Amino acid sequence: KRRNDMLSYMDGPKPLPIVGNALAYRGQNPEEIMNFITNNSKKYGGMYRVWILQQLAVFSSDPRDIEVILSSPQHITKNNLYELLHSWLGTGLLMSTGKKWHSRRKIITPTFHFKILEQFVEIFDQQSSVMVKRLTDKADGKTAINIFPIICSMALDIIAETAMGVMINAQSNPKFPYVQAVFHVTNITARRFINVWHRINWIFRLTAPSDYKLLNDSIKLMHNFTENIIMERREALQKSLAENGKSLEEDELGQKKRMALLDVLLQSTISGAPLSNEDIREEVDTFMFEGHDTTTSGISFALCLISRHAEVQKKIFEEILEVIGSDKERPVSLRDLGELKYLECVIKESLRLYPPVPMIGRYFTEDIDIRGRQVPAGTNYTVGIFVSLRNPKDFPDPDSFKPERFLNEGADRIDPYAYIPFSAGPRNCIGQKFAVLEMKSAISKMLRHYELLPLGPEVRPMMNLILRSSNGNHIGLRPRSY
Ligand code: HEM
Repeated sequence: KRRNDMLSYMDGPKPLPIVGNALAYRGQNPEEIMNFITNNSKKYGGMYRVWILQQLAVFSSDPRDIEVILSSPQHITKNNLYELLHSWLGTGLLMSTGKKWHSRRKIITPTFHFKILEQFVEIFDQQSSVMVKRLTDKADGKTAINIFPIICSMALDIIAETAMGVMINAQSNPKFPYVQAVFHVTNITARRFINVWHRINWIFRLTAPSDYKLLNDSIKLMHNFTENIIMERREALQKSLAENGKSLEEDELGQKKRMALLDVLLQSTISGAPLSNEDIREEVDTFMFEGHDTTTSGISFALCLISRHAEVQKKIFEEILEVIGSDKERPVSLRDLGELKYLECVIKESLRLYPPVPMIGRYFTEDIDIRGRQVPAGTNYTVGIFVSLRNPKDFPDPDSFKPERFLNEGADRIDPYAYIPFSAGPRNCIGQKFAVLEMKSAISKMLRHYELLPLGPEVRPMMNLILRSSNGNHIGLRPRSY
């Protein structure tokens, strides 16, 4: 009653007694739900409320309101959207709050230093070379290829090698148990996200016992896998320090070696104490999740858009020839990728139209003032990233694909709290630079080898754990000869 009274000024669909607005969501599939939310935002404004039984959700898409919340170091507790990930990720960086989040963020931030990213670009390049080779058979200029699973295996190989320092060969050996486990967990969790009843643990266990078992077995397998790797790397570090006083950064000859994110965590301390194996596992698992599904979605949608906009494709290709040259096999460097400015605009525009993380949420533990309006403690605050990214006030002609809006002075006019595919403020995406470099590497590699063709059905975006296309991401490929 308190929350209801406090929000009497706020618009929203009329709630029924007890069930609130729950019935309005009944029968909505994950594609329709995106339109439903967009239409509600148009009807009720940049901030509106919804009741689902006792749960109060405030849905926000106005950059001025979003700025108040995301720029604050206080409002960092995540809302109930994230609970499904808990059994896999524990309270790693994505899920933690309070002091734990602050101290972890501080030690994890340097792991994405450009010196480390520079080494990762080699891995991006090698794994995207494997990806283009895998596509040779299908690149006949007439076959429509669903690119999503192919990109997904590449992204998984990249994140395993960069986060844990191990090659899991998802591209060449998709049956590898760890790879299978990641696929099972992401797919089952995505299905639970859509089926609201399955979000409740005991209902899920009773009504989908085989999925329940597969999920738990897969999580166990992944945890064991990560833990073993952490133990092996810790031993190697201790041995290396004891034998020759060198960290893992250097080999026996004092040469620089490639560090995985895990190695940086092994050498980090909080108030002088090293992180435990379990602390590190939470963080590595968080990278494994956040670092592959999101980039897969981003790359797959971008490739579809490029395949359907010949002018854009031509410009990217010209830029590639200018920056990288015509030798298809030449590895690219961090510097090359930095110079692909037009491709960067294409990626930004693609993430605007199809943001891999379409919504994020916070939970308010105390009453909050948002630009003079009181929002009560106990609110699940949801930022509608995908609604904000198509707001015509900030992005004129919002449904059109126009990379030029991010060129030069156009980019300066964009409100940083309106363009938020990586969120914003102190709790933004820590892997943003990593993600954009991976996207640039994979897309440029693809275009160096193939001309992308507009084949297959158009994408049908749907709200999932991440944004996916319900019918796949199809393109055609024709080998380039130059
Ligand atoms: C296109 C790709 C990506 C997109 C669109 C994306 C988007 C986001 C967004 C919107 C958040 C905020 C989540 C929230 O507030 O709940 C976030 C957080 C995070 N992302 Fe990303 N992400 C991407 C790639 C990556 C990669 C490659 C990594 C790791 C290598 C990564 C690691 C993380 C982590 C650890 C957090 C939690 C940060 C914190 O709470 O302090 N992300 N990401």
